[in-house]
Amino acid sequence: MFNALDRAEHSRKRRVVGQLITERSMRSFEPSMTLQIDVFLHQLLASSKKSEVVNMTVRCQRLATDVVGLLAFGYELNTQTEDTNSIIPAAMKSNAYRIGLYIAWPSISFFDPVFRWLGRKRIPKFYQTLRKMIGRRMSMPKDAAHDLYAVASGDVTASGDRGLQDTDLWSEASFFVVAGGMTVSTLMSAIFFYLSHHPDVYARLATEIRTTFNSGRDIASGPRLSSCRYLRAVIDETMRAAPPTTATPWREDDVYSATPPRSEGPLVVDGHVIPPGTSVGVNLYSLLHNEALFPGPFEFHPERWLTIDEEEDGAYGKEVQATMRRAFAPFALGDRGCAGKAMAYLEASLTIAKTLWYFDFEAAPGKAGKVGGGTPGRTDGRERVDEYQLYDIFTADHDGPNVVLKPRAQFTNELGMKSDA
Ligand code: HEM
Repeated sequence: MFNALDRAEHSRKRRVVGQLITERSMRSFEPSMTLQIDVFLHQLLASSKKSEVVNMTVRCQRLATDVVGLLAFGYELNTQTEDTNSIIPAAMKSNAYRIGLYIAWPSISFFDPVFRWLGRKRIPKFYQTLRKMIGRRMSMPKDAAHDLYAVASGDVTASGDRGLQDTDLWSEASFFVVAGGMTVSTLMSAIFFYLSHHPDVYARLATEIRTTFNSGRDIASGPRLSSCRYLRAVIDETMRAAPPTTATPWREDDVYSATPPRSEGPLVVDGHVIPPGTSVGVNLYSLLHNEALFPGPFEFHPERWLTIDEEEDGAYGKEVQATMRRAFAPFALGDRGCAGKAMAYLEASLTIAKTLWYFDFEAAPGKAGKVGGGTPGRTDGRERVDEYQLYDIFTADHDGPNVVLKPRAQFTNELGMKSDA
């Protein structure tokens, strides 16, 4: 769907695939997601018992890969607990790197055979794993899992659309792993970074979670989770400060659409007529750090997303808030904007809320605790120590934060494990 130039073809695929990531569909998928988050929490507990420094990029990447593997392929990748399928996140990262490079610099795709040759050891292993996942899934009944195969394969779907044929289906499933795995893992890693660098934000969020729920098991989608306004503000402020999609979402006139509906008249941006074949785009990082739209763009300030009634000091007036909301586009906008918003909010909300329920955490002592932030003295925009550093690989590459966790001893029994703390 992502690379379908034809409008009608794109919207057909989006309707078929999109059924899997609606809010309603997420309610059916939530138990599978929660089981993976439980594994994540168990791993954190094991590390905390050994007083280990935990790199949250690594942990969040594995969690998000396992969750999206279940959603896309109905397959338990188990990267959180085993090394067998660790090729998947690694291959997805190099794939994203290649795509990002070609998006930014299309003519370099001429060298694609060279890049593929460089990855010659990894690529066959990746396709082998992919074939294994597809073979396993196709040997199971269609409704054996709540995944893309169940929702979008063959036949005619619930919305009356022809479903996807096998090749298309599995390439959409692979795209999901990048689109839905790497992005959510960046979002969660960045939230851990900002929480461990802002004790005031951490304290306010921890209080909200710990006073809203009665147990960690209660943390699930529904009115109580939706009432956690500060949690949502932290998630939104993190996506503003560190947008998980680093590539510019380029757009161009839809003359490539073989079939109607095409846009009427030329593409006009801000009064300029854009000739067919010319790409236009605004990088999301630039948009979300534009001082004219977001006051104090380099400050991490979740309160900016609370309404005046929720926020006593009323730091921003209604007009400023309305402008910020209009310009807040980490998922891009329009009919090519992100299809997986509901999943991103659910996975990040559950993971962060449950981690704060069961643990206290802080940045690791010394140098390790600085990983993920900028470096003082640099002059290329990477000097802000409190800004989570992202590297453009279409989605985002990053490292850290490194944190140390302390179980909240009275609650870890709920996880089915005893804490020695
Ligand atoms: C924080 C998490 C996420 C962010 C920030 C994000 C951001 C984006 C952005 C900016 C685009 C538009 C790209 C472009 O137009 O060039 C996009 C597209 C897309 N995203 Fe997400 N995304 C996230 C999570 C997810 C998840 C969890 C899924 C599903 C598993 C998903 C599925 C998709 C799909 C299928 C598209 C292509 C839509 C189309 O072409 O119609 N995303 N995302």
